[in-house]
Amino acid sequence: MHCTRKVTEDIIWIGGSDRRLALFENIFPIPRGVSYNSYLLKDEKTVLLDTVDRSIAGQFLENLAFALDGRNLDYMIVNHMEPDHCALIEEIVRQYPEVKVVGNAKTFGMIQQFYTFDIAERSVTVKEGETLNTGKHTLHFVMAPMVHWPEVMVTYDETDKVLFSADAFGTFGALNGNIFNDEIDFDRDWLDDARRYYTNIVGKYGGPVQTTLKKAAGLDISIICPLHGPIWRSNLGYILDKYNTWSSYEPEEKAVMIAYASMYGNTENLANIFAAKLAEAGIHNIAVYDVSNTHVSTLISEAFRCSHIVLAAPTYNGNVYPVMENFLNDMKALAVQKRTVAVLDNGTWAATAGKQMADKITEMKDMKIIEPKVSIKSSLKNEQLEQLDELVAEIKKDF
Ligand SMILES: Cc1cc2nc3c(=O)[nH]c(=O)nc-3n(C[C@H](O)[C@H](O)[C@H](O)COP(=O)(O)O)c2cc1C
Repeated sequence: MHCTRKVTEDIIWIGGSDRRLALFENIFPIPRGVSYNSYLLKDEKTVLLDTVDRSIAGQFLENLAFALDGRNLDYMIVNHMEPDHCALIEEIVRQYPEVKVVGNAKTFGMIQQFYTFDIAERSVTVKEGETLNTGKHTLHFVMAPMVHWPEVMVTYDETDKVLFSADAFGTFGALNGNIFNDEIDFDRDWLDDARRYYTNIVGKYGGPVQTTLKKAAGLDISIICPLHGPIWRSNLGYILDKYNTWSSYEPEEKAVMIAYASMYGNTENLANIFAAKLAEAGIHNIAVYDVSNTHVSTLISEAFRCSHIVLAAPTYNGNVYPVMENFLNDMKALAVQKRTVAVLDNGTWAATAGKQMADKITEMKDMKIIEPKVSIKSSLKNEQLEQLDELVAEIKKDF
């Protein structure tokens, strides 16, 4: 049975949600599931905007047939060639053999890599700024390379002022009947997932996202239709502002993230005492994480949110404790920058983790390491409390 919703008089949401998948991209836990959005524009011509993941193929094909209501499918626009959106394009060509496929030169290269059907006879290649008229609607194509993949483009419907934004403005989380931002409490229920999605999936590509935001600023947009998560039809400034902050790597909040690693509890104790001292100094936006028990995608998301990051880790066979090292490598890979960082370490015979963590941080852009670097020997002793107070005072200056 179909399950669709109207977005505008002529645009229908024909996507669906997967609540069974444990790991998105086989990496990221998605306890709230994920939606794969797809849209059908019904004008003099009919236009499908992206397909969905194979996992919801049955629902999607039924939705499409219902939405078409006996009409043929004239065009399929491929904004993004990642398989969670393009998995069904070959099936669409099989079921609607007259369909023309709209994409850019890179799209068609990827279609040939992923599939074997003959694309040449049905391809419509578009470039930046080109348009497709479908009757009442004019669709305007805007290239958005590296807003995840190199072939990504977004499609703007000049008539309904709708931006089909590909992965941009997407989020983890299944849609629960309510598919519009004004039907949910996004800030309360979705923001953490949206941030975790953006920072881990697109976080590395802040520059291309900024370029696309500048292009989008030149369009009169009333509705944003992303490929994952809720559709934005009010308060667009909220999500545009979040994207601007994240893609420029500015901290979203004045907050302290304490990420600690610990085997036997001594570094954990150091981190807890440090958090309590921050609180006593009047700093209340503090989040403490055990890196061994927190998925690295959440740590990354928090690193993008918080202005200050405190790293505390033991030395492990002459290196940084491996789970902390993994977090630091991910921070670098995802271009975390512009943060104030404090480093605490622990070692029983030769503590090297502090220096190694500081060296890694120095490899990242615009990171400020504050002093003193506190190094404990096995466990925290009274004599070192003063050093912690100095570090707290340094952080307090920024609050
Ligand atoms: C497998 C292993 C390797 C370690 N390697 C080092 C090391 O290279 N240098 C050092 O000073 N301490 C080393 N330690 C000691 C720990 O860093 C130290 O005991 C620390 O206090 C543990 O902190 P925790 O109580 O938070 O787990 C090692 C400990 C373990 C279990």
